[in-house]
Amino acid sequence: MGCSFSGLNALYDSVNSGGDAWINENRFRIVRQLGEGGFAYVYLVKELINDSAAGGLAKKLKDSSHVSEDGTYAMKKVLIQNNEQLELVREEIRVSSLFNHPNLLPLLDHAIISVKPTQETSWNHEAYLLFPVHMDGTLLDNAKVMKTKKEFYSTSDVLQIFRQLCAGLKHMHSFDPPYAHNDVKPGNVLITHRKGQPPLAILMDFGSARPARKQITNRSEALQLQEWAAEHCSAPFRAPELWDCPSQAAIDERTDVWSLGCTLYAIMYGVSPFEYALGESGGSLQLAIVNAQVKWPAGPKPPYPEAFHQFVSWMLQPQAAMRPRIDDIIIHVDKLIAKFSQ
Ligand SMILES: Nc1ncnc2c1ncn2[C@@H]1O[C@H](COP(=O)(O)OP(=O)(O)OP(=O)(O)O)[C@@H](O)[C@H]1O
Repeated sequence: MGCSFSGLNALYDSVNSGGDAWINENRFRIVRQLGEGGFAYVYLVKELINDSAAGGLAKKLKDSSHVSEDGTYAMKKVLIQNNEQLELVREEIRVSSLFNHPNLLPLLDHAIISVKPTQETSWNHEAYLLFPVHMDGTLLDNAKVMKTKKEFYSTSDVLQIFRQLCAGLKHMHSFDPPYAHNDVKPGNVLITHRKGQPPLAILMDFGSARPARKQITNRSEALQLQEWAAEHCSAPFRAPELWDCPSQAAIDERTDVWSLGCTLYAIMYGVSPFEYALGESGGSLQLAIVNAQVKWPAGPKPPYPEAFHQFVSWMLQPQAAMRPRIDDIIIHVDKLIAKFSQ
């Protein structure tokens, strides 16, 4: 993989009109749109292998387990309007290429091309990022469907999905230097349902991932961190120290452990444990978070064991220095799996 911003490695063939797109020497047919983000569109694409291509993507990939049997992939197209956005995409590409773990979505190939803004368009570059496709959507998509059907994940599936997220995050937190994902949430977890096995869970979107450890030494640095977090870390899953950062603070990868606690709650109940504050008149998400005021489902018979609620509360420790680390979380989830999964 090499960044092809300056060269002609990436040819572009009008994705907007439903045409084909080239990423470096490989050509893909746009099948349909799968989703969209801020300045990005994600498409289901199918590789078109032609005789003159040097064996297509399969030949290029170092890890053959990433080769799609039917040639389908997910292609993210990012519209870039200025240098700041260009740097962010380059950083996303750099960070995505660092990790190699079965529970972290790998970046298979990428290209950045320059385009001429027109009367209707304001962007001057486009980035194309190619990933394995997971057709069952994200935990968030699944939560919406399950809510309408009044369904819940089984106790065992909750633990197995969560355990896989922990494995992916441990890989990032053990990196040298440790990386924080910074945006762990159901919308960034791809789910694949499997027959006779728990769902496969894969953490994606490394656009906010950064080296985790920062020493904050004055007010200005604290405010800068808060500003960065407001842009990059989704509010209902954002750790207290990123809302209200002290002037002297040691920030580390345990910001992700907070988000992981919120995500475990969301695997069970479909939303962040603090989202209720948004629906209350005069309610404040920030206050609910910094005070760790979780709202548990009402009713005498919660669908999950009390031990799961205690586990969430353990991760939602507002003081970062007292919060468990990913290794502690893994030891605990393995104990729960031994106890609650057959
Ligand atoms: N590999 C994939 N397989 C299947 N669907 C995907 C894949 N990657 C992304 N999607 C779909 O596209 C949507 C947007 O993708 P992604 O989160 O990467 O974009 P984004 O611009 O970073 O979004 P956000 O602004 O929410 O962070 C996802 O919510 C998901 O529905």
